[in-house]
Amino acid sequence: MTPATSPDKLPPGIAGEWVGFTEGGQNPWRILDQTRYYTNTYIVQDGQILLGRKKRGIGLDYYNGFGKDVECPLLLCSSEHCPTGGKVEVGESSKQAARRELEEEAGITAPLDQVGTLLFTKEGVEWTFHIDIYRAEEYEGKIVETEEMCPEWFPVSRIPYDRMWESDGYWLPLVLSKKPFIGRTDFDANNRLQKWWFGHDGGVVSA
Ligand SMILES: Nc1[nH]c(=O)nc2c1ncn2[C@H]1C[C@H](O)[C@@H](COP(=O)(O)OP(=O)(O)OP(=O)(O)O)O1
Repeated sequence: MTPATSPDKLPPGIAGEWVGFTEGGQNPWRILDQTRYYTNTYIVQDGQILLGRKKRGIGLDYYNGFGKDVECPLLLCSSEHCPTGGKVEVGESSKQAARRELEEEAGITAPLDQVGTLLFTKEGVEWTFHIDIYRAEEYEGKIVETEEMCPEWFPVSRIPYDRMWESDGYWLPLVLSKKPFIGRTDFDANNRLQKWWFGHDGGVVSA
């Protein structure tokens, strides 16, 4: 088995035992103080994947999973100022946010499994996007177009990578094969990939 990448070779923000499988780019990693939390969900069913064409905001017209920012990330409040004296959870968890966003953006609910995490930075934005990536194989409800997204099914053999964020071709195959992964990408102001690193949890990646 390939050994895990040594901690000093991991990009800032990534820790743990991960086997790097692709990396590139010249610039030093961007260092940012702030992190904001997001989710991204893919439905994979009968050899097809549900993607949404984004109708507004950053990444306009790109095909993507469904998701957005976690509105009020879950915090463990242990301060003496906490109303109950400490140790309560406030806010919503990443998975709760992913479920809410799937419903708001595509009109459906689904049992979600987290498969990966992506740290994303973009020139001109002063925080790191921490994006938890989820998948599901079944869903309930009727898929609808919303103000945010226009949903569309694609065969998994014909994913439109030329109309997606540039690094998605590295990790979306791992979503399809349910292989846990982590990665980091630094993009420039024109949405071009400047630097990237991706790792999975070791072992064989099946198609
Ligand atoms: N599939 C993907 N691949 C990738 O490399 N970066 C992604 C990505 N999906 C989202 N990102 C990055 C870019 C994007 O600016 C950021 C936030 O993602 P979203 O588009 O989900 O959030 P929002 O809809 O809240 O963003 P706004 O358009 O700024 O409102 O995370």
